[in-house]
Amino acid sequence: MSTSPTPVLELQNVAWSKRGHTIVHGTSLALPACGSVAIIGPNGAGKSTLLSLMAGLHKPVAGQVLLGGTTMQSQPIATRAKTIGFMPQRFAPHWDITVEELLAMRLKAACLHTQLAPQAVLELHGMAAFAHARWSSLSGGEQARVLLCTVLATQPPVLLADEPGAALDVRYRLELVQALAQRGRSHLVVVVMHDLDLAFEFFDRIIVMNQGRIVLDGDRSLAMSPLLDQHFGVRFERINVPPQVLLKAHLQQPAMAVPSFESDVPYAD
Ligand SMILES: Nc1ncnc2c1ncn2[C@@H]1O[C@H](COP(=O)(O)OP(=O)(O)OP(=O)(O)O)[C@@H](O)[C@H]1O
Repeated sequence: MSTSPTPVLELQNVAWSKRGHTIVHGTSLALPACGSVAIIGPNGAGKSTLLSLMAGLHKPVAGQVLLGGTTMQSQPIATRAKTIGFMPQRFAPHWDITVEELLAMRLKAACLHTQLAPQAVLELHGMAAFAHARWSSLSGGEQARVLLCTVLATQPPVLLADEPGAALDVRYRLELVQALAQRGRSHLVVVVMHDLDLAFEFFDRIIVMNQGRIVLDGDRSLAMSPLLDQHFGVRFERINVPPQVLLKAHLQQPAMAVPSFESDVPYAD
């Protein structure tokens, strides 16, 4: 990771709550201009909320988010759109537009529509065949790939992605994670993800969230920390596959009862 004196993105004691319920407790974090960061943690830990705060999509109830040393809220939307590429966990356009139209809208939002043609961007990302496809006609994995392509189209210095690989098959997920980690060598890339092995294999920095707080923050050696088991509520078996340690999770308590379907359900012949 770079040791840039001014972080490109900084959270200073940022908190967020909804209807009196605190979802992210006072959190401070400094992210340099370069590096790949994975945010992991159990369901409901506050990972997506933290990412939305970083993207300026949620206004903190306390503290502040700085983008390039200036408060996020004081920066024009166009500046934010140019600086931050945000890939949400779920996305559905208001109208069933085509991939090309979606891309044109993204380029326009970042004021880059005069410089880049949507078709050229799609070709660059190997997605030209989808140009005229309507959003609703795409599979979940295709939607994720198109979305990432629209986000990367503007070459944002900061890329924030919320579970971008969730709907992808094993090959595309690996390609995507590798591409994001590679991008982290020259830009800031922050990815919320559930695949711990991919996070520890490819990312420079791993941030673990639990109950609205950052509870661990370090490099891939965190895979060995017994605190990881505690925060995920499982026992991890560590399988040494040099240079990596793979994590195989075991339930600490008897597994949840699953209804049995054998017995008395009559099958019609
Ligand atoms: N707009 C909201 N209104 C009320 N509660 C919310 C809102 N957004 C998030 N929450 C709650 O805050 C908690 C954290 O949500 P968040 O989506 O940030 O978790 P997460 O770590 O990303 O979870 P997951 O891994 O399941 O995606 C959850 O309990 C969620 O229900």
